[in-house]
Amino acid sequence: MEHLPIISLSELDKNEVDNQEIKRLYDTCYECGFFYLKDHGVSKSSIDKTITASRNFFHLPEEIKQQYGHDVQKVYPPTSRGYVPLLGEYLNKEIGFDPKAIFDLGLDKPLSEQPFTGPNILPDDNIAPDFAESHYNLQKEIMTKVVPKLLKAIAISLGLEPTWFDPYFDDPVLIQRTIYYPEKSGQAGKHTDNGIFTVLIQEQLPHPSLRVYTKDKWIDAPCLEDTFIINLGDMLQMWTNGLFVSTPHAVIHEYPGTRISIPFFIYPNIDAIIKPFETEKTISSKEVMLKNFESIWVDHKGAGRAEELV
Ligand SMILES: O=C(O)CCC(=O)C(=O)O
Ligand SMILES: [Fe+2]
Repeated sequence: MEHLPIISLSELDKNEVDNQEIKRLYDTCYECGFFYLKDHGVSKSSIDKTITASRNFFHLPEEIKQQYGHDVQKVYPPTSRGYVPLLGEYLNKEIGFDPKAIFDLGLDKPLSEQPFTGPNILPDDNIAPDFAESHYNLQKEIMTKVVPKLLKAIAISLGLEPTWFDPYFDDPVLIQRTIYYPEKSGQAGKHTDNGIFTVLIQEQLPHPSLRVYTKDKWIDAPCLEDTFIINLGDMLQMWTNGLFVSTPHAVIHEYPGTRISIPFFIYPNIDAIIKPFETEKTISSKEVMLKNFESIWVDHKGAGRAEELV
């Protein structure tokens, strides 16, 4: 494979017997778990505004950004929300701390006993104009226009009822992230994503920075206009008992100019219990998430299946 496949969300969503795009989705999820999504219906202005507001935030003085750091978060674990400066996240021990800065948010909810659930602490417009509004607008579009349709298409591709995933996603967990790569920042560690799937918005730049490790070789995933990247995560790989794959990837940003990327990590309801196909096993989504966060932020063993990939 030289290039990642391009799949159309509007084609996936067509209610047809024998929908060929659904077949392509199945083949892609089975073979590499990484693809471009076009015809997604998310407005370009929502994306552009979020990228601009993010870049402006990351260019603020460090002492201002630190006011939104892990130590002021209300949600547990505090490492799931807020600002992280350069060299904060540890994805893979070959690289160590990644040369990128991060801002994480989620669905804004009242504080709860459950992990990964509660309010966001975001800079207001006086500090970072349009940061909160652009992020929430984009969040709404991704969570209403993209996620339900993809879940439905994945279910159909697996020969399940279109609504099969619905009970597991009526109150899903979202980690919405904005990443800032300084110019020529170098390499961020090879890892897999831990959730069900990731909707990744890459800033439209002339050079490829994202790389995908599939079939024993690296391929570039350059930005294609008006597309997102979708990559399957470990939880969907577990759920399908290895049928659909969660594929390692890394970022090498060697170019002049900064880079913004905006991944949405999609997880099921926090209390979801997953039963991998054709097994008697049960897996708690909450436990998988907590373990992954501990591995990244406490034990420094890396993200997703990073340890076994080294
Ligand atoms: O910045 C990117 O393009 C990818 C980031 C990524 O893989 C991640 O945050 O999990
Ligand atoms: Fe990733």
